[in-house]
Amino acid sequence: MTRPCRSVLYIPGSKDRALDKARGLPADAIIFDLEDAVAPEEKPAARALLARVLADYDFGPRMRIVRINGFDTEWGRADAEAMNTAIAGGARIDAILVPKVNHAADLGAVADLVPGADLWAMMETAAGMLNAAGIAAHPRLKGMVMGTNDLAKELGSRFRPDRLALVTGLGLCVLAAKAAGKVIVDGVFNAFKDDEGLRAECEQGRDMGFDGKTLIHPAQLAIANQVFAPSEAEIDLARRQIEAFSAAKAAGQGVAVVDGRIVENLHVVTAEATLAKAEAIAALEFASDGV
Ligand SMILES: CC(C)(COP(=O)(O)OP(=O)(O)OC[C@H]1O[C@@H](n2cnc3c(N)ncnc32)[C@H](O)[C@@H]1OP(=O)(O)O)[C@@H](O)C(=O)NCCC(=O)NCCSC(=O)C[C@H](O)C(=O)O
Ligand SMILES: [Mg+2]
Repeated sequence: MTRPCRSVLYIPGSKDRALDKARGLPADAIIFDLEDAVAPEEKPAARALLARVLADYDFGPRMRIVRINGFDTEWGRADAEAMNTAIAGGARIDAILVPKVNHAADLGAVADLVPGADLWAMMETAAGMLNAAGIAAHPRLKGMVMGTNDLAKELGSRFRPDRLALVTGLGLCVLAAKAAGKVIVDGVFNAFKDDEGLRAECEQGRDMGFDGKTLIHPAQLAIANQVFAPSEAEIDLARRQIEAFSAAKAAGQGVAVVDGRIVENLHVVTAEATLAKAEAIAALEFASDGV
């Protein structure tokens, strides 16, 4: 992983106060939303506001992702064209997030219209789950975001804390992203005042292999940042595994034992990734706030 993606905050592209506030929030990435968070009558104004904000505001190390509307709506193509014009005019946009991607071919038109940004895909349809490997393999795609609300809507499933109905899709998308070496971020937790529920869902996503979680409110940032960062115990274990394996290798052995568990070369790769992630998080300019 090159950049931490523990916390990925949606901000409605129409809310100038929230856009301003985001410059000081400890989010690893921001999704500037033109899709579901913006009412139809506000979309043209939000598009213009976002183009200006992304040219004028300094969001520091936070990744800037713009979610456009689908190309099957009256706004999608104009969103992509406006973001391409904004980039040409100096706006910094790291990626365009395409909603409701069903097949890799759905990314083609956006790739052509916005050559200066990476692509990310919303994974939120039944077809998208079944075609996840092809979508992840698209050469311009750098990241995937679970859209668990839309997925649940299409499945007709009910909310359960264990996300039983969604687990197959979540797993398919994690497999696809990892096979293609792409970032993958879990869906939102709608009950933004329920810290305990959010923590449990973050832990489930982390344990499945997600890199982070999408969020809808600033109050959710601290929990996601904590859960998706290596803990002190994990950092300590990683250091000890690397040391022990190095000593074993020097003694002509291929296996070390730490805390009663074997350590082989593959565990050292994981340990090194843990330390690299911790260093990348520490390097973020807002990390010193302790969030
Ligand atoms: C959920 C909210 C509507 C709540 O808004 P509000 O009642 O105004 O919250 P607060 O009064 O507690 O806000 C306190 C301050 O925080 C700022 N704020 C709120 N939300 C954000 C945010 N997302 N980013 C930045 N700043 C934010 C407020 O401006 C207040 O600031 P101040 O006035 O200075 O005190 C609201 O949080 C919200 O609109 N959230 C985003 C909703 C959204 O983006 N939804 C779409 C994405 S989720 C999705 O589409 C799912 C996916 O596609 C799927 O299928 O699953
Ligand atoms: Mg959605």
